[in-house]
Amino acid sequence: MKIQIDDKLDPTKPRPVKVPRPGYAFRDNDRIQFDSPEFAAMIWNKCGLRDRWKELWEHPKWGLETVQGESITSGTRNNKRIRHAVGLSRNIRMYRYQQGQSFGAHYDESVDEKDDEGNDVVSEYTVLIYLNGERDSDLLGGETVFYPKGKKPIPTSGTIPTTRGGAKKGGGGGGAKASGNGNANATGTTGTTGARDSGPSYVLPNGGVAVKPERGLLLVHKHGDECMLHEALIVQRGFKYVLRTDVVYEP
Ligand SMILES: O=C(O)CCC(=O)C(=O)O
Ligand SMILES: [Fe+2]
Repeated sequence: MKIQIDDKLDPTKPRPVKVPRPGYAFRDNDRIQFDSPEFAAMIWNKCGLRDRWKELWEHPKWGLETVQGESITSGTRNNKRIRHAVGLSRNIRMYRYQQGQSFGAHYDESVDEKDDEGNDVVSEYTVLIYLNGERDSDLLGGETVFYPKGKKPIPTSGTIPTTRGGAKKGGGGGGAKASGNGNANATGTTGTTGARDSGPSYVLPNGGVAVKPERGLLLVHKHGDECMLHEALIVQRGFKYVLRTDVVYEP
């Protein structure tokens, strides 16, 4: 099923704060989409993602990879079959967020598609590659925020704050604490204190785990039934560029 987009909402007006039903999301970012198995294969094979995936997700002892559709989060991995990713989805999306633009809270859905040989595959993880960040551009804001169960986005008005990291109505990132662990994986962040600028992820006062865009930083999260509620906060200044694809598996 496709995500239904409501592009008509005005980003300068308060956004809906209700936790969305799966399949629905507000967003007003600019975006292009193209199908390119070559581009997908290039990122998977040549940018080191395939090797990292094998190392982290498919390791026989401590890999996080799913077994027959279920995440291995506890218990023994003995006698469990590690599933191997086929690669990246050919469905490449490029986002540009301008000042004031955002992608409201939503869940990413798993999608059935075909690989190069026409075999059925299913997407299981979202891959986001940030193409710029605050260090190498004018960007301020635009964090991707993940909400653990029971935590919700806070209301935002779209107001652009004047002070960096200060209290603000829009964006919801004010007064954020950093995890300081340099781990862009939302599930790996435990909420220790630190400055907003000390790492790519930190915990917001509302319990959301924010990942700050950084050029070349790759963020992966499970989608489909196990997707965490997440959103991209309002860009407060400059532009945010992101590339999106998915990791696909045999069904
Ligand atoms: O742009 C972002 O930070 C998040 C994008 C996103 O959630 C999506 O593509 O589903
Ligand atoms: Fe998403």
